[in-house]
Amino acid sequence: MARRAPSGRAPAVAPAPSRRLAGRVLVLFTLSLSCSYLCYSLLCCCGSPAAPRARCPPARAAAAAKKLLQQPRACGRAPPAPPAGSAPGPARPGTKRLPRAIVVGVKKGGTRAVLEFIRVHPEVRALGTEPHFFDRNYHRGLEWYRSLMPRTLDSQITVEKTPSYFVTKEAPRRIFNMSRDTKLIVVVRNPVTRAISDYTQTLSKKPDIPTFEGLTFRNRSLGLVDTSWNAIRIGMYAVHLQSWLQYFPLSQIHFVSGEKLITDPAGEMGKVQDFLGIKRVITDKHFYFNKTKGFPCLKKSESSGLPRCLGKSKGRTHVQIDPEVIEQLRDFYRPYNIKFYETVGQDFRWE
Ligand SMILES: Nc1ncnc2c1ncn2[C@@H]1O[C@H](COP(=O)(O)OS(=O)(=O)O)[C@@H](OP(=O)(O)O)[C@H]1O
Repeated sequence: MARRAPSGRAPAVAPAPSRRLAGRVLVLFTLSLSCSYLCYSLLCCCGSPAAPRARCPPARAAAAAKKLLQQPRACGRAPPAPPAGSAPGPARPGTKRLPRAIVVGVKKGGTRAVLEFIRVHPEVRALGTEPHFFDRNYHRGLEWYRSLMPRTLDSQITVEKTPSYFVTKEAPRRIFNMSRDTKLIVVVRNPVTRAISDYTQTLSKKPDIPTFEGLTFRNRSLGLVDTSWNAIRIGMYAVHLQSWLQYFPLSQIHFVSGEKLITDPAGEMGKVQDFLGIKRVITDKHFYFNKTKGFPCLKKSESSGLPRCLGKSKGRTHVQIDPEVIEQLRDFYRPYNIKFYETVGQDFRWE
């Protein structure tokens, strides 16, 4: 006989099997609610904090989902610094390696042209942006530097370019400490033209700066050049080269003529390929002269396979400079140039 409660009413607690069932239903309901909320948050909110809390349109949800797949990151936290130059996309084969060759300078020498031309070679993979590791970002460590690099196969060479390395005192030692076998490429150009190019670039960003003449001299009538002005200092190639020669033999440094790079890109790139120990694949066939640009351009770029000239910041019309100032600067640079030719055993004919 079933026992009744003392009051005579049905027992206050339900029998055990139905209690378990109710519990399970509740847990399942809570779980499905949490899942829906999680999916909603991931698709609509994580990608953009400003996203409205309304339902996501399907296209937007799909785009957000795609973005999430490409750039996994935690909600509410700042994204990690994107590896410069590496586009998101399907994983490429190979390994991220530290560069075996670096275009270390010089600013406005033609470094972008060398990088864009050499990366057409199937045995070369280049970092598109300037990582500035050995000057500004050294504190981030070699693993950070490596993470920026494109993936390479065993047979391929990783290359990067940062023109400011050439005038960075610590750069030779730091590169040597990374690998004493690093091959160095320096694109040099008539230091007077280089200075004007440098100034033209700065002026395009800061139109209020003093005149070129004003910045060049400490005392114009005495012909005293201001060697503390970067645009002037960078062109004293012989001085900067000494720091590199304390760590690297001359045979490990290749000098590209910025002038010949324009008149004979295939010839200069042929020598770069020899220096890197790779087959001469980049030849005359890779270039055409673009009359509008006024420079040689690639018939097929590495990225798109389409004809490509360098951007607007390459090949600007230079600021007109008083010919007398140019003459004074030629005189100033002459001894440095001569010393430089003697040291590298190459005459760049900047007279
Ligand atoms: N093929 C081709 N197309 C365009 N420009 C070319 C090319 N080859 C060399 N150059 C010269 O490269 C100069 C810019 O040098 P950099 O690339 O080293 O500049 S930067 O330091 O990276 O800003 C740039 O200097 P400016 O002419 O003074 O702008 C060019 O003269």
